[in-house]
Amino acid sequence: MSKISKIIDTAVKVNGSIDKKLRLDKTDEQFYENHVVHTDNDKYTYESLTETASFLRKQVPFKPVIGIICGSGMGAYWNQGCLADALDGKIQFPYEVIPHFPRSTVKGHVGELVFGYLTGVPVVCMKGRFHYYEGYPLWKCAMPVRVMKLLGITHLIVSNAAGGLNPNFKVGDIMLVKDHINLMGFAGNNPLQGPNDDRFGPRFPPMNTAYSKELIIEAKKVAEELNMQDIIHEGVYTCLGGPNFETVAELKMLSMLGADTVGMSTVHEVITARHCDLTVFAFSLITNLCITNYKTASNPNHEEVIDVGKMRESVLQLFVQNIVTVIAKQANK
Ligand SMILES: O=P(O)(O)O[C@@H]1C[C@H](O)[C@@H](CO)O1
Ligand code: HPA
Repeated sequence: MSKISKIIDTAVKVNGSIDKKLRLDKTDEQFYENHVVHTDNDKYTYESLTETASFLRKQVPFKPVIGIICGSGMGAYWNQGCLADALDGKIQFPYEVIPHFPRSTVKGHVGELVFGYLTGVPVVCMKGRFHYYEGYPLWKCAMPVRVMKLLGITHLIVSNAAGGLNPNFKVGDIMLVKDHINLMGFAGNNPLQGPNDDRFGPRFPPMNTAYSKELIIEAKKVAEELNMQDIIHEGVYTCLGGPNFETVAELKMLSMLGADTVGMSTVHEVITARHCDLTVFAFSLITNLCITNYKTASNPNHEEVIDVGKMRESVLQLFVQNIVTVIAKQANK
């Protein structure tokens, strides 16, 4: 029996209704068509995402050059104060009106794609993102990145709220992400899993240069100009599936692995962005300190995450605004 028919045999056992005749002589392609057991990302083809992009393009009279993902640390989940609200000439699309788009499922979470100008630069912001813990597979959480690519962006700015593992970090600090640990990928869960469409990018993309070194240097300069240098760090982010916060033992392990912040997003978005050759800049807002001992009785919670986001709202907006200006200047050189 070939490898493929063995896999299909397993699928037959899992989904009893599958026709056993299909076990014979299947090619890889037919296998994906008929028997994708873990994922159906083959339905989100280049063509269907192009439909999404053309729906948006028809209604937006300018081409965004930078995509910005506003997470919990950047006001995505309260009504005012998100960077997306500060854009000039805003055009907003609730996620539910956009063809093929997932919906934000968490109660109270705003989900909108917002187009507009930030310091004169055309951008598109995701006000709220999709998380694995909402029940979406990773490729679906990250599909808006491909849509933004099709809309014409060249750069992606990704923000997240995260727990600070590095003992030098304080609540309210910002960590520029220089690298990540794709922990879910260790278990074979990856947004690029499934058939690869070369029009997006290669089957085996590199990730050692995922985060733009140049933009990290520029962001540090911006931080100095804004007198924020004391709250800026550089480090490694790791993403777990959530929604629970981590145990003490898990955090100790992550710390030993070299993670400086822990969150529930970003990694799959960045992998998808690098796959389609976007330049990436990402940062974590430290909304809580990870508890790595058994004596501490307090618990991390989503409310403090939101509160710290609100506290840093204006600083982060200014920071991102300045980075957008730098990117636009570089692009025009
Ligand atoms: O969407 P991000 O990664 O910014 O938000 C983090 C992860 C969870 O969604 C939430 C936990 O409080 O914050
Ligand atoms: N762990 C995971 N995700 C988070 C945290 C955390 O401590 N804080 C904000 N998002």
